[in-house]
This record gives sequence, structure tokens and C-alpha cells, in this order.
Amino acid sequence: MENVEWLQKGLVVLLSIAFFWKLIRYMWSFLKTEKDPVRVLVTGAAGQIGYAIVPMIARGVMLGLDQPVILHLLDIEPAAEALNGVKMELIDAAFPLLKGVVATTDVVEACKDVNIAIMVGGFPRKEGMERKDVMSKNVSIYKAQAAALEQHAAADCKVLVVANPANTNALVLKEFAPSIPEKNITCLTRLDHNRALGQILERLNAHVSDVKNVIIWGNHSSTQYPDVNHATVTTSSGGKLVRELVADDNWLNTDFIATVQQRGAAIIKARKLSSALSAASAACDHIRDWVLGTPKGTWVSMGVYSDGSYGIQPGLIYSFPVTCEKGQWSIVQGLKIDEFSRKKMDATANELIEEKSLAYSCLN
Ligand SMILES: NC(=O)c1ccc[n+]([C@@H]2O[C@H](COP(=O)([O-])OP(=O)(O)OC[C@H]3O[C@@H](n4cnc5c(N)ncnc54)[C@H](O)[C@@H]3O)[C@@H](O)[C@H]2O)c1
Ligand SMILES: O=C(O)C[C@H](O)C(=O)O
Repeated sequence: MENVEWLQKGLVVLLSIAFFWKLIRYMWSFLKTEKDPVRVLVTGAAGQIGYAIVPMIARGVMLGLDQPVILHLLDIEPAAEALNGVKMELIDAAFPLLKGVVATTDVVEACKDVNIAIMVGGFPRKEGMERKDVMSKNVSIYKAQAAALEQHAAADCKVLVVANPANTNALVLKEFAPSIPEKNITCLTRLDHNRALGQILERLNAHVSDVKNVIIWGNHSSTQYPDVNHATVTTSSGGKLVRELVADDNWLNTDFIATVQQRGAAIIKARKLSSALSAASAACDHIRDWVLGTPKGTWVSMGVYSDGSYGIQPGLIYSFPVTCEKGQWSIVQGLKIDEFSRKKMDATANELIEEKSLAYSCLN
């Protein structure tokens, strides 16, 4: 009998401790003024995009002006000294939101507990090269880094693959990190989306805040399909379709598409280096919208795992229009697809199917 009483008393004491502990934590969450830091991995951090993106992240461009960050920077041994230089500059910039920098050539140390992984590391395309030329080198890197992320990153880590071939690298990463939810692995087509917006803005002399809902379908390559059929512009007399305001179907169906598809190559030709500041900015846009949500009535383009929407083969990483809420993306459903669009969407899907089998042949 006495034993039962002691057990009851012990249980009451334990429950009271648990209750007060929860209460203190709850009150603390209101009292503390600063959020816990988010750990952001940037691979290839000593490279061009790396150099452009790390100050953006440290300034709050990616996660918001109230979100402290700890940067994890990874590069390979030959770039170790340059990587250390980037770390020194980050320290010298004294960013208020930057709570720490881990600069390393050890992939395990780099991936430890990261919440967001921006995968930029790889070999970039040079003038005259096709993405397929860099396939072999890059897919092996993504196979190896998949394992490190799977074992050492935070369980809910969101992954954005930037390095080319971006869709197929993301697919390889997904296949070799089976325990990372497929919803958490994406690739960058936001740069193409922003490029499409840029072309429309120039043509209409409009402001970026007034144009929305362009779409990039498919591969981040010259077969991608930039689609303006659902895009709108806010005017003084209400929302209008981009196609109506541009009033030049010939331009929209030919030069506009070709310009967006070839923009990466045009930048490489001009700079002798691939796009870096616009790629870094687009990667920040991609993560910001994924984490913080897309504005109501607005979608963005993201390379995501196909669930068969719009007749696209399931299991490809394909760029779709998506909305984001509470850290989750969903493919926009029910858009009307005309015959012209259908052909272009299928052509870029077919290229991804070919890339997938080429990637697997490189890995064998
Ligand atoms: N998706 C897009 O919209 C988009 C846009 C622009 C560039 N890119 C691609 O992004 C990638 C990076 O471009 P960049 O201009 O910064 O190239 P870069 O050559 O300047 O930088 C790449 C960095 O990756 C490092 N690296 C190589 N192997 C690595 C590995 N195994 N682990 C970690 N780091 C490694 C290199 O040492 C280098 O510092 C390229 O593949 C490029 O084609 C994609
Ligand atoms: O085309 C490239 O390799 C560079 C990059 O993907 C880009 O679109 O700017």
C-alpha cells in the first residue's frame, strides 16, 4: 500500500516538473528576442556563385532580416586557401545576422546539422560546352554528397541544387539519399523564371512587382519552355494577360523563348564565366519563397520531383509552377495547356529522360 502511495507521489512530482519545464520554455519563446540560427550549407563556396551568395545569405536576403544564420562553406582541397579568404571576408564584413562560419573541405563536417543546403559545387560549363559535357564529373560529386547529407544534415533539411546539370544532379542526389523526403530536394529554375520576367518587363516597360505567373517548364537547359500563357500584368485598369498586352504572338512564340533558353550561354559568351550574381539572387528567391511562402495568387518555378502532374513522367526532377506555404511546395494544378505548349513540355521532359539514362551510364 505504502509503495503505491510513493509511486503516486513520485508520478505527481515528475508530472509537475514536466509541466513547469514546458511552461518555462513556452514563456521563454515569448521573452527571447532573437530566433535560433539556421545552418545554411553552400557547397562550391570558393567559386563565383559562392562568392556572390554568401553575403546575400549573411545579410538576410534569403531567410529574412530577423533570421540569424550559421554558414557552412564547403569546397575541395585545391580551393582551400581561397575558401579561407571568403571566411576572412565574411568576418571582416561584421554581418549582424551571421552567428558563425564553418569553412571546410571535409564534406561530413560541412553537412553536420544543416537545415538548408545550397549545392553549387561542381564543374561549370565553359564557352562552347553543352551541359552533357559536364555530366560525368558532376553526377559523381552528387552521388557522394547525397550520402553525406543523408547521414549528417538535419532531418528536415531543404536541398537546392544549382550546379549543372541541375535537374539531373538533383535526381542523382535524391536517388542516393533515399531517406531524405523527395519533397525536400529541388533544383534551381528560378533564374530562368526571373529571366523570363526580365524580358517581359523590358518589352512592356513595366515594373517587376506588376508582372507575375510566368512559368518555366522542364529542364534548366536550352530545351526549357518559358510559358507566358497564364502570366498577368497589373495595370491602372486592372489585371491583363501578358499575351494581350504584348500583342505580338510571333515574338512570344519565337524570340522571347529563344532568348530565355539561351540566356545562360549568352552570359558565358559575354563574361567568359557563367552567371553568378543573378544565379545567387535567384537561389535566394527560391529558398525564401519555399521557406516563407509565395504571395497569395502568385506562383514561381521550381525544379521538383514530378508526381505525374501535366502528364510529365513521375520521378523526373522537372520545373513546374508551384505555390509554397508553411515550408511546403505544391504544383499548381488545372492550368490549360494548348498544343504548342504540350509539344514543348514533352520535348524538355524527353531531354530529362535522356539525361537520366546518361547519368546512370556515367555512374556505372
Ligand atoms: N541552375 C542555374 O540556374 C545555374 C546558374 C548559373 C550557374 N550554374 C551552375 O552552378 C555551378 C557553379 O557555378 P560557378 O560559376 O560558381 O562555378 P565555379 O567554378 O566558380 O565554382 C564552383 C566551385 O565548386 C567547387 N567544387 C568542385 N567540386 C566540388 C566538390 N566536389 N565539392 C565542393 N565544391 C566543389 C570548385 O572548387 C569551385 O570553387 C556550375 O555547375 C554552373 O554551371 C547553375
Ligand atoms: O548555362 C550554364 O551552364 C550556366 C547557367 O546554367 C545559366 O543558366 O546561366
